[in-house]
Amino acid sequence: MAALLPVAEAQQRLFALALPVAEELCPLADASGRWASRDIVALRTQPAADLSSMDGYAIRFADLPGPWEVIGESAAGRSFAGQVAPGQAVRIFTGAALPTGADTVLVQEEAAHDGDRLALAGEGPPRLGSSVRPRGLDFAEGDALIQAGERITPARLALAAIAGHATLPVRRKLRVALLSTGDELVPPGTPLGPDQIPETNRLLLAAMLADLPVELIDLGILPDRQDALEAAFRALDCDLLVTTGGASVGDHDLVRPALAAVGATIDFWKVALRPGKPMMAGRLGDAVVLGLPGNPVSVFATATLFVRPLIAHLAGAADPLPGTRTVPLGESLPATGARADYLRAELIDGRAHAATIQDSSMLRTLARATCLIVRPAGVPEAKTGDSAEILDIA
Ligand SMILES: Nc1nc2c(c(=O)[nH]1)N[C@H]1C(S)=C(S)[C@@H](COP(=O)(O)OP(=O)(O)OC[C@H]3O[C@@H](n4cnc5c(N)ncnc54)[C@H](O)[C@@H]3O)O[C@H]1N2
Ligand code: MOO
Repeated sequence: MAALLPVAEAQQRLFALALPVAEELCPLADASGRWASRDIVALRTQPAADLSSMDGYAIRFADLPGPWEVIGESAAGRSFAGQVAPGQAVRIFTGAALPTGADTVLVQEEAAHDGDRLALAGEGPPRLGSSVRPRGLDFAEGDALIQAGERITPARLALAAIAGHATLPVRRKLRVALLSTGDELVPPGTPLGPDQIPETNRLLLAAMLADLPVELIDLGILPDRQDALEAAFRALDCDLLVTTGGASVGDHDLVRPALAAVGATIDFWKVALRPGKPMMAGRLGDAVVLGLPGNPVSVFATATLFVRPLIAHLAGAADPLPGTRTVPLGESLPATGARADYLRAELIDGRAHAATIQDSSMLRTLARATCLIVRPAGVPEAKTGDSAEILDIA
């Protein structure tokens, strides 16, 4: 029997199978969720001028406590062209440029304005520069804003826009083909024959990949016939093929022989992991191939630990692995064996409670779970209250 590969080693072997895909200049509106392929710097200074952060009056701090003569108005997009001399003020609105000569904003709640006369009607600005956003407060032209390998989050997208970018250097989208195998599988909603079950795994995977930069290619449900699998593999045109089912050692587990028959190289098969042991990874032509087990919970676990991180790696992520954190256990857990256990669990009052039955076919347990408790291979029993690593999944 092939040796079981530790999870972390399997992840590194997987990343070593292929380099990130080519980069492209992507319009901002399509760049959300991609990874930057180069460092992104500011093309402009923000704000480009001293701006008011409040509605009120631009004054000279030295003139306090007033009164002032109001000589004009500065609004966002229509700044005041003139100079503010001693004793003068300019009506100003949030986001508008501070006129030359003014250095402070008196908020309108603390002002009495009548015609062109302005008087203090409150405590007034506490210091020089109150309610002013100085030029370059956020960033200056040339500042490094996003590093290569960082994800374009919604906030970074907005940052890139205000920094003057219309396009961003990112990795192109990945073409990911999904295929399920099994004679018992029919599309959800189909009336079921006695030996049939609704197919879940392509749906599950598509939903789990929805936030990633992928174009999915649905290769459907294939029967447990090697010729059908070989035909699908020969016609492949993608960056990544993910199959589910038929990965184990039974007479109808044909993914591995079919891959071998079409010339794929299998880098590893079987990971020291429960659920998800009979997972294979390799290459077929230019494509990376991941053969996941058929049990839906095993698909969830292997997609979390391998498919999503691999996609992130190929899409240029510097840090493709999912984050974990530590919480106390709600109950004791038994020692582990040769495989790492990823236990479906719920967090209640900050403590992780593992489901009593951890069968890899049980979707109801998975659907209730909010985290997976990570129990490394070969660790002793853990007691109630001991800290355990978890991976959030909901
Ligand atoms: N003698 C051994 N038997 C098994 C071993 C082993 O080491 N020796 N490993 C077990 C483990 S662990 C797993 S996990 C499974 C994985 O087997 P396969 O990848 O070959 O999966 P299948 O047999 O095709 O299916 C397993 C199970 O999942 C259902 N299934 C499959 N695909 C779907 C789908 N797309 N949607 C819904 N349900 C699906 C299928 O009907 C089976 O019930 O092997 C163990 N056996
Ligand atoms: O490793 Mo299998 O995924 O337990 O059921």
